[in-house]
Amino acid sequence: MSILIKNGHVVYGENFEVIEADVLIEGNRITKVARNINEAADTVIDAKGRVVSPGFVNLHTHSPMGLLRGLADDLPLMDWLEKYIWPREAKLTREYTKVGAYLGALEMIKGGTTTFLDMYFHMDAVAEVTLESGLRGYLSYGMIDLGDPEKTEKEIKEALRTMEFIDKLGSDRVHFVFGPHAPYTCSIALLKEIRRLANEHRKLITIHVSETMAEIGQISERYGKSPVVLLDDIGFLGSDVIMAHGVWLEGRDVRILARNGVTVAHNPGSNMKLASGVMPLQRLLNAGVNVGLGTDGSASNNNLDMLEEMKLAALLHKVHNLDPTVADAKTVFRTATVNGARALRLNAGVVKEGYLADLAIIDFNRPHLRPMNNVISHLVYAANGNDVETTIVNGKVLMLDGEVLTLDEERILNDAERVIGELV
Ligand SMILES: CSC[C@H]1O[C@@H](n2cnc3c(O)ncnc32)[C@H](O)[C@@H]1O
Ligand SMILES: [Zn+2]
Repeated sequence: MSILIKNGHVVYGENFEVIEADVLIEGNRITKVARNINEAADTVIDAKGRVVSPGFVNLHTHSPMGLLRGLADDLPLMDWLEKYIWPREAKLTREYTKVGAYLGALEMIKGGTTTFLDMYFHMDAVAEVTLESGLRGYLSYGMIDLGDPEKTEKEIKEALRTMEFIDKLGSDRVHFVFGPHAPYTCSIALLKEIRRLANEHRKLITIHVSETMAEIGQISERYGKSPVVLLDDIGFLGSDVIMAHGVWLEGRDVRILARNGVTVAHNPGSNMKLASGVMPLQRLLNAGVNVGLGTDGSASNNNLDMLEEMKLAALLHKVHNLDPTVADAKTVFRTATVNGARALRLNAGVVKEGYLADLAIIDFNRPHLRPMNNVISHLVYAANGNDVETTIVNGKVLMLDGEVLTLDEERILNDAERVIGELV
């Protein structure tokens, strides 16, 4: 199958140069970007007045948590988790989680997200939804053993069951990732075993690390070191690790992350809402650490809008540093696209010949996106998810002119409403 996108303003190449061009997609790849492509194609999309952008890579989320949106706001992380979120999650059956996953997938497609890295429960159900939706999903079952050896074994079993389920799907879009929740909820034994299993099965690992000051205090009390030093000491870190948050980092931690090639997934919306703190973006980038962008779950953000998240990232670091030159638009745009793809070892995040055809077409025929003086600036500072008109993943159109083609929008919204009525 082929798709020809005509007359767009294309965010082209690794440096995001904006050119007026057509884009030809054959199979799941971008094969040609040039003016006036005349080849015949199965689908032709007119992108006049539109911007053809790399699709967004949400490098940290909990996609089914949209179900819990608005049920517990204005709280610090540990109160939020322990008093409100975990008791509700304890009631989440596979069916409920699947409804949440549909809601999350729908929201992501509508906002131009093409790839997401997820951590949650019932991930076999999330995998089914991901497959059906057409999205590219990196899915981890979130493990928590709280130092109980019986739980350690159970959690590893469930992770391996999920891995087998996802691997058996044989999809080039749906991948299993190991997901120990955090150093404060996982034992050293669990973390070491995950490192071993990730090496054995050649899988990525994702984990929450150094999110709050409370975590730093807890880990320092328990182990006498920072979470990053702890993970380094047990040989957990590597270029296959995507660490969510990384808010509270000393100079030594940053050097360790750089030395090990760890990626950090930045979640500015969640970090601000839970008042967790400000990730040292500049220090990480200057040290050569790969930084991607994530929304975290919809119960701490409270949406999955990567365009909005870019603006939050840019503004947060400017005001924190009292320096408007920090976190410029291109740097932030890179975190939301190519850096996320790099972390997942994915040849995506760039609109260029040979890259995977994961694209978002954004309608710029709107007052808040005119005049088109600076496309990247508009994407970061002026646009939001509602401006996305068409989403393409792996060479397949998931949303065309605002209509999601792979999922039943009305059914998903009704199911979410019904399920939450049963849950709370
Ligand atoms: C074990 S599945 C994932 C687990 O993580 C919880 N969660 C959501 N957001 C955060 C966050 O910012 N820090 C730590 N944990 C978080 C989610 O509710 C699930 O229980
Ligand atoms: Zn999280």
